[in-house]
Amino acid sequence: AECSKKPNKDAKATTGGGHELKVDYYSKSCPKVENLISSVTTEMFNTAPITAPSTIRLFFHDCFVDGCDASVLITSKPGSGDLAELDAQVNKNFANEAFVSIQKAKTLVESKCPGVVSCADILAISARNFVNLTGGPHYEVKKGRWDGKISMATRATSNIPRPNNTVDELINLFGSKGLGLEDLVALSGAHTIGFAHCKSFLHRLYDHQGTNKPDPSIDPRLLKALRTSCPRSGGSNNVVAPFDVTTPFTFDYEYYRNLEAKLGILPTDQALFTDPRTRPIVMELGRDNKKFHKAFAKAMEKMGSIGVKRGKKHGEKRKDCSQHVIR
Ligand code: HEM
Ligand SMILES: [Ca+2]
Ligand SMILES: [Ca+2]
Repeated sequence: AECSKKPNKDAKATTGGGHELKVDYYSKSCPKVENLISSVTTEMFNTAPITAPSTIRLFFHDCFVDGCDASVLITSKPGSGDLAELDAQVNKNFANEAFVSIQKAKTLVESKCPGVVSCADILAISARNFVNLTGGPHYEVKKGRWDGKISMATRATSNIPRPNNTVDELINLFGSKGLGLEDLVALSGAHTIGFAHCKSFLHRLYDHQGTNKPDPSIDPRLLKALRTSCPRSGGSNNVVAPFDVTTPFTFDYEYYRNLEAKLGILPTDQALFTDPRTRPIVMELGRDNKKFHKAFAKAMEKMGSIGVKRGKKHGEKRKDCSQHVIR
């Protein structure tokens, strides 16, 4: 058990990681890249708003597994024994629209600037656009990421946090990526939009830590409502609950205010308020929407520079974001 907690040797965001990224990286090679991607994300948001939370989460799942290199977008070759990240259980609940959106943006960008813009940068820009479209901050995205040559399901399983992780485990995992307490709490604020399936929080409703009782840190009215949607057994696998019971479609600080009111959904969400190390940050961000937006933008920039690859030795520039370049 001792060694399982040891952070893996992933590149961190702190030193070096983001230095090579530049806001104007494509200013000569693809000056309109941001406008091109915006035209796609805006249209996707208007026709299929669930694209927003799904894409933001996709970016998180990319950066935490071997860095922001679009490794999460690779689909396994049929018949091959090698499972790509998307085959991992933690990656099973992305809306297909998130992939359609990336694919549309890539096709459009390739038509104007062939072979120039990486899928990893398209994902980073798309995620930022969706944050902004849902009412969150607008921040500049630094670019220059190359796409990764490796995508393994097992790497996803060991690097993506689980909803029943302890705050200690979250701090260690985020720390192994060069992200601190403030980043952990700010980034968890992404749960101000989107939905979770019953199985992600079912234990809290019926059998909290083996007590056969509900989690005491859950508001009784919310408990009742969630139990109605999510029966102890035999419920539908498709039922979801909004992360933010007050403003599920708006990228605002209500997520933190909910935690103070025992209205968190995942055990890990509510634990950020219970734990004395993270509680002050939850309370600070729950007091001031502007502060939340600023902290979130800063943490996203940091997360966006985890394990960035550059050049042909470690990276590739894909034509199709779901397929590695054939060598
Ligand atoms: C702190 C540890 C985290 C844990 C344990 C966690 C876990 C989860 C789980 C279990 C779901 C629901 C999956 C489902 O049942 O369908 C989810 C959804 C989501 N997560 Fe996280 N997450 C964490 C951090 C983050 C971060 C850092 C981001 C982005 C910056 C993020 C963005 C999202 C979004 C937007 C959704 C909603 C997806 C949708 O509605 O399609 N999460 N997360
Ligand atoms: Ca990755
Ligand atoms: Ca909200």
